[in-house]
Amino acid sequence: MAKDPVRVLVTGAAGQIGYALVPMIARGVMLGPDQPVILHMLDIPPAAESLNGVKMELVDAAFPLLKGVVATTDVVEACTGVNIAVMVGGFPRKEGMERKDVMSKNVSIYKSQASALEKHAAANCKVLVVANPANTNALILKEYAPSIPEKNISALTRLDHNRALGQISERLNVQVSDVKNVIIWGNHSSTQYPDVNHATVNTPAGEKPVRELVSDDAWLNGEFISTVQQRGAAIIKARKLSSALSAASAACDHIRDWVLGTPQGTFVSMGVYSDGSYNVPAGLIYSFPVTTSNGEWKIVQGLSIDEFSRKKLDLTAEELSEEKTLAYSCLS
Ligand SMILES: NC(=O)c1ccc[n+]([C@@H]2O[C@H](COP(=O)([O-])OP(=O)(O)OC[C@H]3O[C@@H](n4cnc5c(N)ncnc54)[C@H](O)[C@@H]3O)[C@@H](O)[C@H]2O)c1
Ligand SMILES: O=C(O)C[C@H](O)C(=O)O
Repeated sequence: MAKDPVRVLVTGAAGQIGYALVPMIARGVMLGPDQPVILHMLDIPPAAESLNGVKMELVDAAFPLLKGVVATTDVVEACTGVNIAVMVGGFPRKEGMERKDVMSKNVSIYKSQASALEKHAAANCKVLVVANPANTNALILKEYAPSIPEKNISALTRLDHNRALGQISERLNVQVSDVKNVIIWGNHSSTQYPDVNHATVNTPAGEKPVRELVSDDAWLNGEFISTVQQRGAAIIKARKLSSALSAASAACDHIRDWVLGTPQGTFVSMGVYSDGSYNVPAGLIYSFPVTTSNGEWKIVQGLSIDEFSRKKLDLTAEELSEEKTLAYSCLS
């Protein structure tokens, strides 16, 4: 029997991530090749015509899984009945800007959209915040939508996770699909900590630790970390636009794993509400290693944290606490 369609909201759908993301969703990349979808696309009035153009292209693409399109500038209409909300709407960083610079523009959007989601989304709607500052926007959304369970609100750090996998695969000249269990700790910003201490590579001789195979701690503790931390800025410098296809693909990976589960023995990185695990202050949206099953994520517990890592976990937590304070000052 055919499945009932799932309603997926994409805010900022007329933007560049939106343009890459909606066809992925309509093709089943996010929820699977047998899952029909109804797309809800929201943008602001100046982008209404362009949003309508995206809707026309979705019709023209004749996606078999796409059972309907709602394209609107009305936030209530956009949020009504949605099962999954991918929050991309906002202003991107331009060359030379730090993520903090986009804070004041974006947090107020998340405050107002929180209420619309809380009132009008389907029960148990899963929310992914992509727009920067992603962790702090997600926190504001959580705090202004108190009836949405905190387990249903997340921020995208899967792009950073995938970037880390990509760097290791290039360095070792192995398939990216053979590398797993890198971790992104903390903020989706240049203080994030890409950690390979628990990462492995599937080799013909079995699973081997990344650290052993790379055998160059100076690179792993230096250039590797800064390359992943600065990758967003490097893309902006090269394209004069921020990452879009990789961000859209990561958003699909994030939701797919959340809904359909992570493979046995594999963990992924998600920005989720801290419960104090690994001595990360509770009450921040912080990226942790997680496993997922039955539509729920769980922070991987018991991983060893050496002194080098500890400092990095704390540094990015400090930045998130500062961002939280700054966000509240922008809102008041
Ligand atoms: N977390 C991540 O890994 C990651 C990766 C890449 C980009 N980003 C962030 O994602 C966001 C979107 O990036 P983009 O390149 O698509 O930007 P973009 O400017 O191309 O698109 C953003 C869209 O949001 C719309 N928008 C603005 N305010 C809105 C509102 N109140 N409601 C609905 N829509 C609204 C704009 O009209 C625009 O169409 C940026 O904040 C960017 O920094 C995050
Ligand atoms: O870095 C940015 O501002 C864009 C995005 O967050 C990214 O990581 O590519």
